[in-house]
Amino acid sequence: MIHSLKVTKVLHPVELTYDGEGLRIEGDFNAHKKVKTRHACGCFPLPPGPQGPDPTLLPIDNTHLLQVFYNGKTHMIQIHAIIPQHFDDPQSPVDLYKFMYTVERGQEQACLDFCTTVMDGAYKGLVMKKRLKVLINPFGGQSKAKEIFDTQVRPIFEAAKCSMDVQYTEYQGHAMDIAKQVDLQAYDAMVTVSGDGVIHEVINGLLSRPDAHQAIRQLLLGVIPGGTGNALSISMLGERRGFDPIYAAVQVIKGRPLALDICSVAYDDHRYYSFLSQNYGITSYADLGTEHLRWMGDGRTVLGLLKEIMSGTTYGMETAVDIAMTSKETIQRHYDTAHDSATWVEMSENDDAMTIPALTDPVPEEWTKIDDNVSFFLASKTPYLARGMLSHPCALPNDGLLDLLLVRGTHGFLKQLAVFDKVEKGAHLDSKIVSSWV
Ligand SMILES: Nc1ncnc2c1ncn2[C@@H]1O[C@H](COP(=O)(O)OP(=O)(O)OP(=O)(O)O)[C@@H](O)[C@H]1O
Repeated sequence: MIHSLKVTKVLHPVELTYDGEGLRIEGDFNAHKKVKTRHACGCFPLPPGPQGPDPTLLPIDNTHLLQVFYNGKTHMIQIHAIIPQHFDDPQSPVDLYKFMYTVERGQEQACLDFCTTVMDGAYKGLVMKKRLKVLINPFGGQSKAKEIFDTQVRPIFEAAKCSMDVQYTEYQGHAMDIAKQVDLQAYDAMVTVSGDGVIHEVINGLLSRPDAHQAIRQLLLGVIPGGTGNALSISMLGERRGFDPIYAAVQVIKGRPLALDICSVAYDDHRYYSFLSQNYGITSYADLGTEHLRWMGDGRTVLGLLKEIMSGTTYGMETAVDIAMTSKETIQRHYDTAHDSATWVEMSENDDAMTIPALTDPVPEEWTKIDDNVSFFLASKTPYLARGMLSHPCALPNDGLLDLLLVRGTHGFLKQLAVFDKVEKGAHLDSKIVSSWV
């Protein structure tokens, strides 16, 4: 069913129509003006100029509509939306727009009904006006998280009328302390503007609470890229959009929750919870060895790897792994089936995590033992290790399995370099020196 509303913009008639999928604006003569600052809006009566395309040429679809409401004081309907810069590019960057139109006297109730219809469609199955606890690490990545939040993310959250409780992390481990004590009833989501380190702290903080199971299920986690690698963000949104704070902010408002398996890692007498990768060998030393180069951004990963490969170092390890799939074809099929069915896995009510024997228990007979010198052993829940490194292309977020890459021994600089050369598109799995298991 089509719903329509006739409004005006400086006496010019404008028609709004909503068909359940998107909102179309017809007759706005300067709709191309996008929001540049948090208080601006595109409502000045200027003729269309060369500033940009007219965003109203196509309907604004439900996912891009942030707020549609009637302001009784100004007698105006306001539409807050994000609009792609290039309509024909599904990966296009998006901009924030605010449209305002005058509602004629006597049309107030029709306008209120129209707003309710559009908002119901735009937020079907989602929480409107989310209450957000925002954690910003001012020193994450290239120390731009605060600026990213103030200039790109805050305007989107405000446009969607989310409430924000913003806190800056003040020391290492602060995010964990905050997550340990956060009031679960007070917020719909906890949003990190940081890298993966702060997300790790939040997850570990939530899981160390007496009400850990409830906390990790109830408090959704929103991720705004503000770190160096932002591996979780690019694994969820792709390499380009995973570094786009505006797109990530829209996901916090309009995305659907995705369940992610958490791995338990026991080390000495402490238990950690890991959500990305577990690393041993050159990939971990490449990371540790470039800690002081964080100013380089994610380029430091490549530099660290080159240094490690050139050194030709191998690392002794004794491991036992319970392998579910060894054949590359089976692993690919497992991924394709999950990807094609694309059903959203609701978080299971069943809390039984998969358990493995304690380190002191005997290793089960059917497990595979690795007692060798390796170049690297890299298990992951997420497909991307970093931008340009699709290390585990078949990793799935909630299949209860870890994807593993293993290179035994060392194979010379050129052969190992060839593996890393192919990792950008995930083609390294075809290399003879790489074992990939699930
Ligand atoms: N105020 C602070 N002073 C010093 N360290 C901090 C502060 N706030 C947070 N940290 C620490 O900074 C570390 C790195 O943070 P973060 O994850 O945001 O960035 P990153 O490591 O550059 O990103 P990525 O993991 O994507 O490479 C975290 O382990 C966190 O404990």
